[in-house]
Amino acid sequence: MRCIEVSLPVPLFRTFTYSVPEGVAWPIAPGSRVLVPFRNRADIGICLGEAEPPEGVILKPIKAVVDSVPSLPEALLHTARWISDWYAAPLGLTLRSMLPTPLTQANTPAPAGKTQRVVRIVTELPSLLQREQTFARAKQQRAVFELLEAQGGVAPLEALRVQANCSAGVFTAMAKRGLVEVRDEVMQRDPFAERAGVAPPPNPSAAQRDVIDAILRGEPGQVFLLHGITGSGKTLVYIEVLREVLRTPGRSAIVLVPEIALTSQTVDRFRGAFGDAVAVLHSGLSDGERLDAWQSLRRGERRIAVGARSALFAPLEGVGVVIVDEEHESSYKQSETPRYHAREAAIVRARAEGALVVLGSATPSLESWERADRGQAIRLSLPDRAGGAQLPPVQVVDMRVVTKEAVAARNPHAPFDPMLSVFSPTLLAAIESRLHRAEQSLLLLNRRGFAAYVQCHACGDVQVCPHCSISLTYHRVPEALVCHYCQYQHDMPSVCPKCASDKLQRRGLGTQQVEKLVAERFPEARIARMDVDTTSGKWAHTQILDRVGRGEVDILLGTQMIAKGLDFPNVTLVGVIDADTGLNLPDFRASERTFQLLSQVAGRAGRGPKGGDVVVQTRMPHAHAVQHALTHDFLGFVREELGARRHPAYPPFVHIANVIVSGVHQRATAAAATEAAEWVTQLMKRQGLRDLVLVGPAPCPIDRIKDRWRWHFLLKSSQPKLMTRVARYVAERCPVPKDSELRLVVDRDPVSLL
Ligand SMILES: Nc1ncnc2c1ncn2[C@@H]1O[C@H](COP(=O)(O)OP(=O)(O)OP(=O)(O)O)[C@@H](O)[C@H]1O
Ligand SMILES: [Zn+2]
Repeated sequence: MRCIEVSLPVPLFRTFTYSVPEGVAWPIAPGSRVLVPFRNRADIGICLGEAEPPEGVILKPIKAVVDSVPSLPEALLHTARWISDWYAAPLGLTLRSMLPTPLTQANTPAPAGKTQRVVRIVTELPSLLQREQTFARAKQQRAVFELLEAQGGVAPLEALRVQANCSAGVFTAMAKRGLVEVRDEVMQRDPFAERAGVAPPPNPSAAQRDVIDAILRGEPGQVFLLHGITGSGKTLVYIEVLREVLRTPGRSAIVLVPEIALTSQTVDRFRGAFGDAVAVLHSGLSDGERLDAWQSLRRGERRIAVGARSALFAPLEGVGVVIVDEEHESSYKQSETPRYHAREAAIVRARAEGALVVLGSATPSLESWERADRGQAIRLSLPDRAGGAQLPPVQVVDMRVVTKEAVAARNPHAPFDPMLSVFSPTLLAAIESRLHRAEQSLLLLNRRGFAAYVQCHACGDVQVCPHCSISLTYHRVPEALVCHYCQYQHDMPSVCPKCASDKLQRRGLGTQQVEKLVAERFPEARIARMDVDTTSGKWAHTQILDRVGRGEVDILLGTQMIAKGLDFPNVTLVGVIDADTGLNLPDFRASERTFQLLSQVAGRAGRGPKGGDVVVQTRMPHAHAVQHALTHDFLGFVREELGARRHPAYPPFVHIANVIVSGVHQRATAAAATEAAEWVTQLMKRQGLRDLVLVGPAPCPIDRIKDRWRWHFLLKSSQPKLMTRVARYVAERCPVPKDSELRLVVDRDPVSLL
């Protein structure tokens, strides 16, 4: 009897054996999709290879082999097995996440684009002055306009009408005035297909050439860590390496970027260099478009896959090089099963393919830095900016002093001007001079909304989410209190729900408030805000960035989104409104994240011949993350931060797994977490696992999200193999009551402990 081992997309750590009836072509290549009977229905599984017929068991036969060419090439199967092992994720779920959705469904519906009536802004009104002139007394039009803007400039008409609570006539009136257009659109078209590529600079510099040559001399599977400062021209290095590798017929390449919409400039350069050989895999693709892109890669019609995390699973054969740009970005870690880190999985896939790996960043992760220290990656560096540009000087402003001076100088009878505690005179003067010279400014505040929380001045009560242990953020447009974890919303109360006082205060600064202050101060400035709230439209990011590129924006204000890879020569000022937002988070990476964010955003200034300046406002000027960012001193930061990770040991010196137990009932969750931790402790004793440390259990820093209480404990070990065994053992066997609603999750190499 002929049998095969099949992996099915179920949350079980096992595979299944099926028989193969006569008449089915034999052998069936591993990686092929097969249709099999499973739990009274037909399901798509992946053939892993031939299996021994088990004794005394009657096997069910497969129904069909779906693929003529295996959907998953050998190297991807290998990568899937590694992910499944390392991250303790069931193999079937891992394999499923590698394929486009339509290929994982037994009866594939043909996905088609739907048309929909949409409203789109056609005339931007970025300055306050323009708005006031345009709308004058047309309040409703202004509200609709701002609502639309907050959604990235385009929204389905009906949804917008309901939200704005207005008649469709308002849209018609606005369309007549040329402010918006109303039309039927296929919602999911692929704007990347329409974008023109951008030609890369013609010739690498000597420094770039050296790096390119060093990479091309690498043995198959060699990992390079390219530490190139901001603006050093890493993109051109990637492009030249690809060009060389792709000269060999049959070779292909993968380029990973943190998020396509935020890195459209980089993507445009790859398209400029390689044109149609590039398949851009982005989250805006419809199922059908994604499938098309996937198939063109599988057939070898396109040889370069560019995309975020999951582009690592591009079904290419003969991969010769894998690039991981901005390798320090935490978005490379997937936050649900399989919880893989694309950088680590990239290295595994590249080894299986005999491909080169280039991890690039101006602020490499400590994990990668230490990998090079251990000799498992070759460090290369680009210590200077390309084209003769210089790193901008960074000026630090101690906001404690600024506030004190403002309070002292204040007229005691005048109301306190919030501007004074948000903007230092230094930063205001810097922005003003940019406006005079028609240069652009970037302002970073890593907190969206208007005010971080609302507190009653009388009783001190803070408005919190009823479903999460998180205070609600006040949003002004549209006005609401919003939970940033579960999106719960309710109206801003007029009095304190607890003591009925009407002294509700909005505290903690958010981007909406900064936008308002900047607009009031510089009414003629064209301002764009970029944060989650202005970019809910799939292409909003790209649209905003394109406007900046065309010089239609004077001040771009935003959260960490604006810190990523942007390359605008006319940006001569970067202002950090508050450097401290992430410093005090209860996470061992808080300093590293802050250093990266500050260095990256500072690196957006002075990339052109006009040079640039950076102003960093902080109340913690002595924090080492801030100090080292001021001097662009990555090495100094690394030395100090690595020292701090030794005792108590944290990555990169030890492997960790975060075991999270969650449930609806607080007590049952705590009990289950305690029991699970006790179970692991017993296991450690029984097996004499000395190189394993358990820390906890304790409530998670955010101990309730979406109505679920959360507890966790950490496992630490310096031995990766031991960690693999234990993580799997815990994920599979830990005695959380199976039929209850309690859930246990093992997050190995977590990027966040919140
Ligand atoms: N050899 C070169 N000659 C002239 N200009 C160059 C050269 N190489 C790169 N550049 C230009 O330098 C600028 C910065 O390059 P790039 O965006 O690749 O930097 P980067 O290293 O990715 O920086 P970051 O980490 O800040 O994103 C770009 O405008 C690019 O066109
Ligand atoms: Zn919530």
